[in-house]
Amino acid sequence: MSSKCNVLIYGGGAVGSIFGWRLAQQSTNRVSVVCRSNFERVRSTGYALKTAAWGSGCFIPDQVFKAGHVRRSSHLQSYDYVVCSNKFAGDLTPTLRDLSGIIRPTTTLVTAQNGMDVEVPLRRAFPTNTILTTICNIGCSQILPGLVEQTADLKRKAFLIGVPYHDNSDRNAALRRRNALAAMDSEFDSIDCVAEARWRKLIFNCAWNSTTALTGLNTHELLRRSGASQMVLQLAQEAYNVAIASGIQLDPQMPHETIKAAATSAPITPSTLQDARNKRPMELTPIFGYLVMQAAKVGVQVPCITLMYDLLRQMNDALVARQSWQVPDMLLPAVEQLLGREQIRER
Ligand SMILES: NC(=O)C1=CN([C@@H]2O[C@H](COP(=O)(O)OP(=O)(O)OC[C@H]3O[C@@H](n4cnc5c(N)ncnc54)[C@H](OP(=O)(O)O)[C@@H]3O)[C@@H](O)[C@H]2O)C=CC1
Ligand SMILES: CC(C)(CO)C(=O)C(=O)O
Repeated sequence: MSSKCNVLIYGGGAVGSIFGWRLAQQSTNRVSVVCRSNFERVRSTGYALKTAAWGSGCFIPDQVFKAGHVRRSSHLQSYDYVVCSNKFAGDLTPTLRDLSGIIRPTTTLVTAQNGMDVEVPLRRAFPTNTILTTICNIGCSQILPGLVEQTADLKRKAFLIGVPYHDNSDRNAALRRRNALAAMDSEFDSIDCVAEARWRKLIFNCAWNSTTALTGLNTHELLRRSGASQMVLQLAQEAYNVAIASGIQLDPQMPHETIKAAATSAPITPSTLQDARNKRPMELTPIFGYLVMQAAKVGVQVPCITLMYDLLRQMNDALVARQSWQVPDMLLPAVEQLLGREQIRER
């Protein structure tokens, strides 16, 4: 790696912008970002961030690319780290196509996404590259394009970085890159036991992301409803049972800790609830799909998780169907005249 470190954040939303902002504090780092809906705003004014963990600041990326056009616009760049903080939902082909134009043999890929096995599509597409995984322990959201807020943390370091696979041809190189990345911010840390940390996070996401998305309530609002904490606890317990049957060692108090962590932190609006509110596709497969599949594999009953997954999929189908209803630009004036401007906007 040269003395300058080139980083590309793929998915410049809440998590990606915070991660990129922290890396950009190092004068030897050059941090660029790939954006989608917020591209124009970030390209013109960058990000403004307000965080509980690091205070407030702004982040002007070195370069800002538009998702789908990275290959064409960045042909001269060579990145040391590419951080994937896009959502793990829907068709990942356009993302992998974008990445295939810029990943070099020396590029380290870093996933910063929720769920289990989110590294698998990257491993398939880039079989010889080093892949690192990041567990994100913060609650954050992009409240307006380019305006990001982090209000909650889960009492650990914000970003835990580990090496997910033991089949990597050069594990020492992977560990060096993990350590180099983890040393870039005081709220970043290296972890050795990735599986355990992933399961802890999966249990939290299973219990809270489902119940908040389905009810439309944040963690504290939900806890005030009668019966809600039992439901959240039941989900955490089922996910915990799957983890134990899969050979993961966790504290038996973990399901109760899942409730306590949310009760004692600031109110959290989990990313799945944010997606539901913003009518965006939700990340269901890497959290609930994985758990249901793994439960069947290890012979554990997960009735509540199965029900939640089913309800969330129905909700997601409605969100996706709504998204795909788009009036072609050239027909817009005629359709507006027929239906009235407000009805078009409401859709
Ligand atoms: N928010 C949180 O508190 C936490 C989030 N996470 C995880 O971090 C990851 C990122 O979440 P978060 O930052 O909240 O999400 P955001 O929606 O804020 O940001 C995601 C970014 O990626 C872009 N994007 C999404 N899908 C694609 C795609 N298929 N191709 C190209 N760009 C894409 C989005 O564009 P567009 O704006 O157009 O949708 C947006 O710029 C998720 O896996 C989430 O589960 C983990 C812990 C906490
Ligand atoms: C831990 C939590 C709930 C923090 O926001 C999260 O991972 C998410 O939002 O998906």
